[in-house]
Amino acid sequence: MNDADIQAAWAAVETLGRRPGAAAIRPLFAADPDRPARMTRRGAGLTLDVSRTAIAPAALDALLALARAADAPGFLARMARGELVNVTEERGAAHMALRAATQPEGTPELVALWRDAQGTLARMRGFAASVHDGTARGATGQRFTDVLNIGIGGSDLGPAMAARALWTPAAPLRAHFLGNVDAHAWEEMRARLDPARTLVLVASKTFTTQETMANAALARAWLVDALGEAGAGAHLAALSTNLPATAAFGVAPDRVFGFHEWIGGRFSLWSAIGLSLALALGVPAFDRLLEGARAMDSHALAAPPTDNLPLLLALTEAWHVNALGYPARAVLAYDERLSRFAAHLQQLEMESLGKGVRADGTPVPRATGAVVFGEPGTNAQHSFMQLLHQAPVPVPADIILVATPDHPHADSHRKLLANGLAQAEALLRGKDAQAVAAEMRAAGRSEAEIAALAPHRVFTGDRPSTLILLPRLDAFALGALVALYEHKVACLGALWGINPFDQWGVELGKQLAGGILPALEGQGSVADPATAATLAALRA
Ligand SMILES: O=P(O)(O)OC[C@H]1O[C@](O)(CO)[C@@H](O)[C@@H]1O
Repeated sequence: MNDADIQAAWAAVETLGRRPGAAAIRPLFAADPDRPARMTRRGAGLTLDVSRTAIAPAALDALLALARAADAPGFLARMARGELVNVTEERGAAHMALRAATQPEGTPELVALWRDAQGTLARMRGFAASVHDGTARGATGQRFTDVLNIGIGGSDLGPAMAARALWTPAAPLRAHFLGNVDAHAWEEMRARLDPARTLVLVASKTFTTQETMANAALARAWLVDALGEAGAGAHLAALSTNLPATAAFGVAPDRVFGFHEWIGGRFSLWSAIGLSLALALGVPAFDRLLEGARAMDSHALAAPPTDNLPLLLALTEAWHVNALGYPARAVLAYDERLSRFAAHLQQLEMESLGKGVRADGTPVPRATGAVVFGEPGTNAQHSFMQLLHQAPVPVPADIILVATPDHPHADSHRKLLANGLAQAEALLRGKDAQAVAAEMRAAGRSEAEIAALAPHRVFTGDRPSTLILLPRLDAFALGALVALYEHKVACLGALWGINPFDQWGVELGKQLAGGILPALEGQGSVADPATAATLAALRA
């Protein structure tokens, strides 16, 4: 379809959003007792329930028409085939190929990439096995007990999130993640590590990222200090697409695990960037992670739009951002092991979708990427949930619940689930002035007190949430969950007409930091008066 058709489909969605009562959710339940079942779908072992949104049947029809007009399913299919969906960098987005068990049908470049990735995966498995069985040891002959991944952004957040989610005391190695160039992080980390038993992975797609290179130099010096120049090599490996730079850093070629430039940082968990996971969690767990993502890939590519989890998640976001004007979204994972999940989504979604121009360079005629933030439940309830319940502009929430825990404390888990469900119900149902007054009267409060306090205790309700249910938080389910959001991002890219696979917006700060650094080193000055004044204040 052409752009006029897409804009007409958008206009239909936005017009529905402007209708009086368009944001109301409770009447939808009153009108349709089957709404929970009608708005719940399953795929790759996950359950998605979008019933607690104001998406009425007419809105759903309009959103699905938009998905057709913008050809979101076609965009996913083109991505899977290895077409150049990342138009500004003339690249494909090949993360699905990384987890394909059999040769994908696609462009010759995609097929070659898949073959290479299979080779790298085999080397990763072999290397991890040699560490686990003690064939590969540190310079002093000791077995490795810890793996330190040095990387930032996509070279840190995905593996750090997954290691936090899946690590158990029975796992083969402990994993540590160093991202920030703030050396306080390094000082704290090295105090916990023994160089003789630590394997250091320098994870950087480009192998030029300032923060990672600075931290890698610190870690290398720490290894050399403890083990000598000759000993450090046994403790180093590199995960990168830039093979000349890894060689220059002194990593032995058999310790370099490469990946293709078509793998975007925030989609790279499944590539060599996942080596810390294969090492820390074990190869079977890493394989299951890939399997779960693969199951979601199959679902995303095959399920019809009405049943397609990533597409429904994307359409829900489009409804909230563009039809109702809700600019932010909270992620509440009711599982402490998912405490880094929101951080991963912040990069995945905001670096992908925070764009002001469409793929053809023309301005996007509507709002794009939502602000994403989150904390695990129940902690979030005691920090920012107040705003979600009572601030004038609603903030939709993704509430992630895990049915069965991996601990023996059934009572704690019941409390956790009760709280997650209660938040969804409180956001939806609210509490009106009448109910508040009756409650206060029953508690013996005077009419004057009721008049004064009731407005503060009213919950408007009709605040949306989307529930995602996992049977259990294992590697398969986590793979499916991460891939669900990856494909949601791709679908939103198609709906908004933007390129979700580039990130030009992070470049300016990097360039300017390179210019300010000499001034901090006492060489030269900066042109910007505001920066110059702050530099002077820092010096003072
Ligand atoms: O892996 P690299 O090349 O060090 O890049 C790290 C991160 O930096 C970015 O390029 C920009 O912040 C991210 O997209 C990427 O994940």
